[in-house]
Amino acid sequence: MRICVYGAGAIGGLLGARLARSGVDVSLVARGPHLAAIREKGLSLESGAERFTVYPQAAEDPASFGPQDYVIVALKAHQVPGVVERLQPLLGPKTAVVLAVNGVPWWYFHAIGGELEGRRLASVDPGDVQWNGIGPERAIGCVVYPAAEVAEPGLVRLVDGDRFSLGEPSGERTERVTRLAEAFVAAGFKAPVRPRLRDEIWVKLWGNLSFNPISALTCATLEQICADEGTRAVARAMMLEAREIGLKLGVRFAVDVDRRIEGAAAVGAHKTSMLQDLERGRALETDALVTAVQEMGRLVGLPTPSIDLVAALLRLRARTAGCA
Ligand SMILES: NC(=O)C1=CN([C@@H]2O[C@H](COP(=O)(O)OP(=O)(O)OC[C@H]3O[C@@H](n4cnc5c(N)ncnc54)[C@H](OP(=O)(O)O)[C@@H]3O)[C@@H](O)[C@H]2O)C=CC1
Ligand SMILES: CC(C)(CO)C(=O)C(=O)O
Repeated sequence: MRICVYGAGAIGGLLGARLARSGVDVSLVARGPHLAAIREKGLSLESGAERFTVYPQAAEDPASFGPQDYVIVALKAHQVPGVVERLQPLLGPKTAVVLAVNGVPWWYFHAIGGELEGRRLASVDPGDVQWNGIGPERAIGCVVYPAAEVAEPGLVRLVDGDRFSLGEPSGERTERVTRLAEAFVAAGFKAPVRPRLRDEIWVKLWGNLSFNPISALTCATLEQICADEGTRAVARAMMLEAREIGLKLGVRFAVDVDRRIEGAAAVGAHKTSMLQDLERGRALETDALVTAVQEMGRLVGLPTPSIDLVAALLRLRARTAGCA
């Protein structure tokens, strides 16, 4: 099985390292000092007391890697449109593209049925670059649960978690998603194949939609946001608005908002990825986590006053911090 991981950072590096160790023919796309370190001394993964190193081929331009069985895209959501052209040599007639990316995926309305079938989302796929350049029929959805970081160039650290839920946009249990799940399991992950992945996307999105912007605005950890009555209420209001949108789109929520908040509180003194990006002066994943929910609200005719308010503050915060 040939798998190219496009964006071998925290999540891509974790996947790439474990898949390579389990015998998959892995290639990595990375850049900068991280790429240089991988080329020089391999890609190392540290989780708890365990540490190992793998030596897959790695490049910034994957042109020489050739067509793959799977391409796992593990970039930040806003980075994906910019690589669609470079990704083309990796795509053969049957190549599936796994989007290991937070937020609302650009393929969301593919194979969903009903009146919104085939609808594009301008917030996550401006100009339909991904829809036209990758094609929704190649997409396999993925909800990413592990927390990981690039600890230093060439070294990825798994902080917590081992689950990547997978699913076809149509909900079918196809051979390609089954084989991929088997490869993930052989590599040491949990990889349930979900017939209704969108339900899970929304529950994860609840947290990212609310806690990530609030943390970027307040510099607070998840624990602090949940413990503070005011910010907890803001998160709850945002989640309830999103819940109404999800319900209108046919989503079934397996947990309620309060349980979701308790789950986030239990994570503890953790800085969300958006706060980490802000502190490092990197662009924020605002569009996939927040703007896309606003866009979906407009699509189904529901207002999003709390989300709009936080989104406005977040966008200005990103601009003044030079992270837009
Ligand atoms: N990290 C985590 O714990 C979690 C992350 N997620 C989600 O997973 C997705 C990936 O996040 P994460 O792994 O943290 O991100 P990272 O920034 O760690 O990884 C992305 C990697 O891709 C590289 N890259 C970006 N653009 C290019 C390019 N054009 N060519 C080559 N390499 C490129 C980046 O390099 P550079 O650093 O130079 O930009 C970086 O090394 C996001 O949607 C995130 O929200 C979800 C759950 C947890
Ligand atoms: C910590 C968590 C779960 C916040 O919702 C997250 O996914 C992130 O930091 O992006």
